[in-house]
Amino acid sequence: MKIFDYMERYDYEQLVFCQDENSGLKAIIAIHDTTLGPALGGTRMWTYDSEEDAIEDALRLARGMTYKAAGAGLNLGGGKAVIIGDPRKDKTEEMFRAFGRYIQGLNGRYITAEDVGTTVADMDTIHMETDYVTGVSPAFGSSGNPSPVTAYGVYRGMKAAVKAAFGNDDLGGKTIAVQGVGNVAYNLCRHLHEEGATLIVTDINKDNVQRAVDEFGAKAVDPDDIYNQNCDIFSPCALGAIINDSTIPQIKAKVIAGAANNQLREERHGDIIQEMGIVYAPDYIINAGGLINVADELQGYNRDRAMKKVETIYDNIQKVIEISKRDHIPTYKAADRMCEERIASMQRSRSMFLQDGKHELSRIHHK
Ligand SMILES: NC(=O)C1=CN([C@@H]2O[C@H](COP(=O)(O)OP(=O)(O)OC[C@H]3O[C@@H](n4cnc5c(N)ncnc54)[C@H](O)[C@@H]3O)[C@@H](O)[C@H]2O)C=CC1
Ligand SMILES: CC(C)CC(=O)C(=O)O
Repeated sequence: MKIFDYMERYDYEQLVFCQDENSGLKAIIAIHDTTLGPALGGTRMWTYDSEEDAIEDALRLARGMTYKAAGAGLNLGGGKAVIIGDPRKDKTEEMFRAFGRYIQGLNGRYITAEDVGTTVADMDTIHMETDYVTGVSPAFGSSGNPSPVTAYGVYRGMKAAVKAAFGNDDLGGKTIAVQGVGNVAYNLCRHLHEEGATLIVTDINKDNVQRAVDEFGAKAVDPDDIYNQNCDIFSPCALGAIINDSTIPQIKAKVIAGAANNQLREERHGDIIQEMGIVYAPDYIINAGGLINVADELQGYNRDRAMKKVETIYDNIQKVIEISKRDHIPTYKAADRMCEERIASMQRSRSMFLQDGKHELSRIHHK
């Protein structure tokens, strides 16, 4: 990968490589765009096949966060971090503290939180070294684990997408195939089960599958069989790029609505599913609940205020579907358009001269 070419193509601001021999830390922090505010995005810990895969994941995820924050109406930019390693074996206090010190060194340009492979306990360890971390234990006045809130947002967004596809937003009696039943999807399945949906689940982690079978009466299938299930809704809640050339022909669902980031392998896959008449709820709009929740911490966490904002995910999915219909474009493009318009208009308003703040007159004011 030609890193600067890639960064230029999508206008990335900064890519930070963190290495600490003592703890074995190898991490990458990608900051995409800070027009709207500091870059906030979780830290993923994963066993990447190559360093290139890790860099690409960090970059793609960071860009998604720029759009996620813009779409959710937050004053935040987009960033994300990845730690190369096995979250089940390689975690140590030294590693996360070293990582926290690197974040502190960025002086607020990047704020972290949980993602796949990291937990509230890891955020607490990072918090020993920096304040630029959210999703820390509630004992610190923070919001804790964002996953249940992400799940609630996905549930609400799914209802909005179902309304567009079926005429009403009732999930009772719908069959939903859920890929990955980890932190977010476990909580999502609870909402779906409570509303009377029939669940089909898969996961590479057998314990997670069993939990969904035991608690929600879900039917379990093998990971490769989740795409071709007879279902109304396909809900990708594991990793990205799962909507691609080999999976699309298998999909029978009328709606795709799930928590996973970067669901489309390439943009053209969003065009194909639109042509097939599938209502696709763009990932970064529907899964913004966790971000909304941790972002609220920056103002002094208030759960009611955060949950009220999470409710707007329903409206945002409806808005994206309306733009898609109005402009005859796929929903992923409609979402991009909506977010890019907000960023551009905020950029324009920032060019307005203000009397206070740092500018050409600072020297005169300080005399
Ligand atoms: N945790 C959060 O608040 C947010 C999470 N997301 C995204 O949602 C997705 C899920 O996140 P979490 O639930 O937090 O992660 P998690 O790690 O708790 O759950 C992911 C689950 O997917 C399973 N999985 C991995 N590869 C699989 C495969 N090929 N087939 C089937 N199952 C597979 C894992 O075993 C795990 O149980 C990720 O893409 C994450 O980036 C997005 C926004 C916020
Ligand atoms: C809780 C969020 C900040 C996690 C995240 O990075 C995301 O929404 O993908």
